[in-house]
Amino acid sequence: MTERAPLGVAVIGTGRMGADHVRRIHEVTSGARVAAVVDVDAERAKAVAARVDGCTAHTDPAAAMAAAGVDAVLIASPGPAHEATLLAAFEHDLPVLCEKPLTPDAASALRVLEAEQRLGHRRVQVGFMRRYDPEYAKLKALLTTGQLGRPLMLHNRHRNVASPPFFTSSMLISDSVAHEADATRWLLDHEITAVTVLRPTPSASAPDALQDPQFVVFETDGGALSDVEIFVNCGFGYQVQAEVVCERGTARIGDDHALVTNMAGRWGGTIAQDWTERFETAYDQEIQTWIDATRRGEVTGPSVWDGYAAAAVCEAGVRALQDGGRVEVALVEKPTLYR
Ligand SMILES: NC(=O)C1=CN([C@@H]2O[C@H](COP(=O)(O)OP(=O)(O)OC[C@H]3O[C@@H](n4cnc5c(N)ncnc54)[C@H](O)[C@@H]3O)[C@@H](O)[C@H]2O)C=CC1
Ligand SMILES: O=C1[C@@H](O)[C@H](O)[C@@H](O)[C@H](O)[C@H]1O
Repeated sequence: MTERAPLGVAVIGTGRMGADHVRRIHEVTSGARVAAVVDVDAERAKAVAARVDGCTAHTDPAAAMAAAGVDAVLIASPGPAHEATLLAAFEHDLPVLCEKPLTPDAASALRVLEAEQRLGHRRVQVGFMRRYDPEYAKLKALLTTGQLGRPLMLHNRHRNVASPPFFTSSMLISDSVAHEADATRWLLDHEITAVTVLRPTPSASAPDALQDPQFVVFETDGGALSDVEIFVNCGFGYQVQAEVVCERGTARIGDDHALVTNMAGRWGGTIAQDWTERFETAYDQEIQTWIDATRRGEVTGPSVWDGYAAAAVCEAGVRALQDGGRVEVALVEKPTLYR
């Protein structure tokens, strides 16, 4: 690839997120083109490829990685398929943006961590897009100044309108709270050391047998507590809010997305209905940053270590949900590559 040539990206998985990232790379961001798409559903891959001139459609990720014009990989298949695709990308030594979760459990995430270390250089950015959201970025910048003093507590709310039919009680943690596992580690610059999950009586709107909502408490190695209300059938909207309580003040995000109207004797606002709407700017920023860094030959953003740590926290959370009580998070020593 010459310095000016656009980055040729193979998008693996052309479902909801993958198709949206194809659109984003094709229409919104600059410096890259979608060279290939892959889906186990051949018709879906073909339909998405047809939206981009010169884009080829495949059913096998390895074939796409070997195709002419492919310089990098964006993984948007379901979490359990990520490990095999990441390891194939390492074999081709290709840069990767991997949607969250890195993998669904700590053991598979550790295998990816070990494989990247064998390569000897970072290749992967994990899709924890909240780090690119303007509100989260402002909160992080404020905390970094130290003006508010030491963070003591972080309160998070994560609400989805409705869960898909395949959603299980464990997925509230492994699929949804995975974002707060990363946001807590990143905002506070602490590792999470233990997880407790409390279970209110499920909402009447939750599908049968789904423990929804849940109240998750993280303890950190910096002595802070971070709690997460996860409620995936709240019915009214998509809401992600966070408030950090520090020694000398507090800071809150997630309230200013409303369009507030005064009309016909009433006032009120609108609430986003899903993540593609609430985090649109974050996804745009995430992908543009990845393209720019990759073209410079760099890897920035959430690392495989971050993906592994979040997977270990979620695994402890799922155990805490199933067995009750407090479950400690066991992490391997942080390798030099990620320090
Ligand atoms: N950052 C965020 O806010 C969000 C991230 N995600 C993540 O994005 C990823 C994809 O999620 P969705 O698009 O919602 O799922 P989806 O089910 O809509 O799409 C997944 C696609 O991958 C295909 N697929 C399955 N196995 C494959 C394989 N081995 N190789 C290639 N294609 C394969 C499926 O046929 C399907 O078309 C997941 O990791 C999910 O956790 C999802 C929603 C929001
Ligand atoms: O990543 C996401 C989904 O996979 C997850 O299921 C939702 O709960 C999150 O809000 C969304 O950002």
